[in-house]
Amino acid sequence: MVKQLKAIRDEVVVSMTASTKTDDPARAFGGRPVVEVAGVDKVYGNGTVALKEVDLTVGEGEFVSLLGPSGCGKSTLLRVMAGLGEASSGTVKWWEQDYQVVGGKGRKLAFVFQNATLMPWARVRKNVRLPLDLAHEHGEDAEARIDQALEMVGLSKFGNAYPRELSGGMQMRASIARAMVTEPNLLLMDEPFGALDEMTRNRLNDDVLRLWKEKGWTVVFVTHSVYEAVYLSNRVVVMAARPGRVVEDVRIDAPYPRGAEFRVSTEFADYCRRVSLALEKASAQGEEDH
Ligand SMILES: Nc1ncnc2c1ncn2[C@@H]1O[C@H](COP(=O)(O)OP(=O)(O)OP(=O)(O)O)[C@@H](O)[C@H]1O
Repeated sequence: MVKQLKAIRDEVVVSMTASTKTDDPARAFGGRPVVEVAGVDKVYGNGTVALKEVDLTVGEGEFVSLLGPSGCGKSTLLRVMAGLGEASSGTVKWWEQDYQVVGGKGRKLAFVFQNATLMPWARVRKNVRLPLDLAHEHGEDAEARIDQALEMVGLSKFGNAYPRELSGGMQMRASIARAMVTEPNLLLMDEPFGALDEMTRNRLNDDVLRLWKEKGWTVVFVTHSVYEAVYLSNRVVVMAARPGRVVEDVRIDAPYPRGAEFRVSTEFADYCRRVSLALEKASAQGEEDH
């Protein structure tokens, strides 16, 4: 229970706020850097080198996916970007500043885990309210934000339900609503739809893209799926394992909004092929280096 509460708390909100080279893909998308990882290594206590010299800049308004073989450090990198796990060396900046000095309006971050990590004993509305309770935000404004978040994820009618009464997809929606009430600018999602069936996953992909556009989020999204990464992202960052590192940064230049037509287009197939090849290469590199 303590572990579960910790996971919920970790996810809920890390409220805070966070190289400007011209050939940087983040720059090309137009926004200023929201999170900048430079020369980051991460060595766990047991000696596992989870990340080695990782450089990654995500610009404002980008949708970046992290893709790579199991164990290549995607979650570790995301947690470092969330300030949930410290880098062993290198630097991380949020909105061009340190973790400590960021926070407040225009500089908030929220994290969504693979499992919805809802409190099973609390109704959906109470779950969604949790970050506001933790921030001691009450009153009409808070209630309005909860209403809006529930509406945006299509759960207006389920505020009084318990998580066990919802499908897996609806539970993920509740988890996204909980991240939304904090009005984040940077949303970090760790394989949020990995456990869902394809139809539900596709639908949630569309929901996230819609919200990304409406809310002006910057998103970093971990996935194992080439298709999901290509469908959602303007950049797919491919990582290799042992040690975890970035090996390719593929720009997906297809215009938004993307929908069913994009999924069946040759353009989509071409990007998927390209990313699959990069992934194969990354997997082979991990094996060789081991
Ligand atoms: N708390 C920890 N202590 C020690 N080693 C860890 C810890 N967390 C992760 N690792 C190791 O660090 C490496 C990277 O793990 P991480 O979970 O970041 O990879 P991943 O790419 O997200 O994997 P997956 O795709 O399977 O979720 C792995 O070898 C993993 O076993």
